[in-house]
Amino acid sequence: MRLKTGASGFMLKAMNEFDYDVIVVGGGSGGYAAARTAANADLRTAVVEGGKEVGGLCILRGCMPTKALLYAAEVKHLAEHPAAWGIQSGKVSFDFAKVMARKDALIKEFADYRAQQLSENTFTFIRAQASFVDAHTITLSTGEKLRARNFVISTGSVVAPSPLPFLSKLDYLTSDEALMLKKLPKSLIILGGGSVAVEFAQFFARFDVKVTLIQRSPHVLHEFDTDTSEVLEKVFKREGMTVYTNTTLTDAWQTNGLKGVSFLHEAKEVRVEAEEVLYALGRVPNTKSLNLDKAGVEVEDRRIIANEEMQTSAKHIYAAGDCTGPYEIVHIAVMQGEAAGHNIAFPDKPRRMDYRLVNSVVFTEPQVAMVALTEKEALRQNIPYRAASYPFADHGKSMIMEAKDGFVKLLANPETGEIIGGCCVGPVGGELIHEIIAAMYKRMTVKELAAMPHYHPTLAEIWTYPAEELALEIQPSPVELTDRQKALS
Ligand SMILES: Cc1cc2nc3c(=O)[nH]c(=O)nc-3n(C[C@H](O)[C@H](O)[C@H](O)COP(=O)(O)OP(=O)(O)OC[C@H]3O[C@@H](n4cnc5c(N)ncnc54)[C@H](O)[C@@H]3O)c2cc1C
Ligand SMILES: NC(=O)c1ccc[n+]([C@@H]2O[C@H](COP(=O)([O-])OP(=O)(O)OC[C@H]3O[C@@H](n4cnc5c(N)ncnc54)[C@H](O)[C@@H]3O)[C@@H](O)[C@H]2O)c1
Repeated sequence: MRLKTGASGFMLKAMNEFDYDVIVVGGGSGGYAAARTAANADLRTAVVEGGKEVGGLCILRGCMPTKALLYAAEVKHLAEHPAAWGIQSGKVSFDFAKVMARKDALIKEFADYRAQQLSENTFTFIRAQASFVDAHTITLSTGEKLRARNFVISTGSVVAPSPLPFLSKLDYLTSDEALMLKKLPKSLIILGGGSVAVEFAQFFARFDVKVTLIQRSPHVLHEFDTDTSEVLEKVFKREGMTVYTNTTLTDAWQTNGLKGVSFLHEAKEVRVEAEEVLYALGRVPNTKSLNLDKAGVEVEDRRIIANEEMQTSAKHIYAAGDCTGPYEIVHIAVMQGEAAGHNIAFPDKPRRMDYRLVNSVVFTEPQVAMVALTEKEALRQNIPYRAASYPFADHGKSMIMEAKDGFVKLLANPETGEIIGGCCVGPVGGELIHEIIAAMYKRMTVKELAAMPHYHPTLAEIWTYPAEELALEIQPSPVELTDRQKALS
């Protein structure tokens, strides 16, 4: 049998001391990325996965099942509203069991593929819960102990414990249970106004559930600009949902088969009841049972503190994904996992995480998407900017599609014209934002974006309008232009 020696010249003596070069704790998106990267660098790698099912949050109970259901809701909604195109439809009926079965079949396919990737012999795949005994040793729920030179912790997140004690009077659903319902409730209260809340709200409302959404902040999706959140709130209300924002929850109860909450809203107490309540008040890092203190890994509010190389306070232990943050977004978990795996293998050529292009997509209809700076964040950080927007209601292709809600917005450096942020709330906003991610990746200016060819009639060409507007407003001085040209040459 060939023994792998590891790219960093790991010697036979050390191999006896450690079972593996790297043990990755958690086989979700971040953990798999870390293990694949470490194993590809010839490090003896093991993944320890403690879940009942293999696949991680994104595949099993996050991105993929929610998007499968939201797409079904979109198809139903279109079938029910064809009149604008001169098409009539009768009553549209549906089979909820089939909607859920399609989602389950897709998830099984994705999870089976991930299980196959994890068992492909490039690394050892172990099914057990792990916790630390000391800085180089973990104990497994099977009773075994394993030692490694390095670790990557990628144990994900769990639904946040309720910050409000009275909510324990409710048997509420979390996103996990909402994805496994056998039957639709007639009515649903959704607590929260983040991504989980709004995505489920539209799914259930479009499947004829009477939805009441209760958000603490002045608007849903509070990390987006107010103009963006307002578009979604307007659409939600038009589709029959009741949306309360700026609220303070005060009590909860469960009587006669109904679940209720009361809250303060506009200085009055409001009471609402429904068949079910969906709790969507956030998630917290899943680190509680890891005994991280025994490994010397520092945490802050359960979140593993890691530097930009994904290295924790214990220098040989790295972290990736939701357990460390600062974002709970799957492509970031993957990038962090890759950085952790790379940095263990090649400590002299470290890869650093760069969140300049942080982006986020919410898969409602209209989709809500952003990259880098919002106006809110620019103002908070005192970053000078110029912004311009253009509405989908005045754009050829979206008018053809009757997709007239929302707008695109660009933020630019007021002196150089470099694009520093983008937002799209509108049809396929999650796809459209990628043009701005690409432009920002290459540090393009609004002038360059406006000059780029765009096919007509497409949704994408809508970006040229705010780009042109900003390009006219921002005229870099000749000196700045020369400098830029020098830098490019
Ligand atoms: C409803 C919902 C929808 C979402 N939709 C999106 C979306 O559309 N787009 C997006 O980018 N993000 C979305 N997210 C967020 C995204 O799913 C997460 O950011 C991402 O999956 C986190 O990956 P991870 O590898 O950090 O954690 P996970 O995928 O959760 O992996 C952690 C793994 O560690 C294992 N584990 C935990 N503790 C131990 C232990 N002690 N020993 C061994 N194994 C352990 C777990 O079993 C799990 O498999 C959504 C989240 C939710 C809840
Ligand atoms: N499309 C996506 O990328 C997607 C989809 C779903 C989830 N996610 C990820 O999953 C994570 C969890 O999502 P989430 O929506 O559960 O959490 P979140 O933290 O994004 O949102 C929680 C919301 O609840 C509100 N809230 C908190 N306490 C409240 C109270 N007492 N009363 C009323 N409202 C209150 C907050 O203002 C916030 O808007 C997020 O970080 C997100 O990145 C991503």
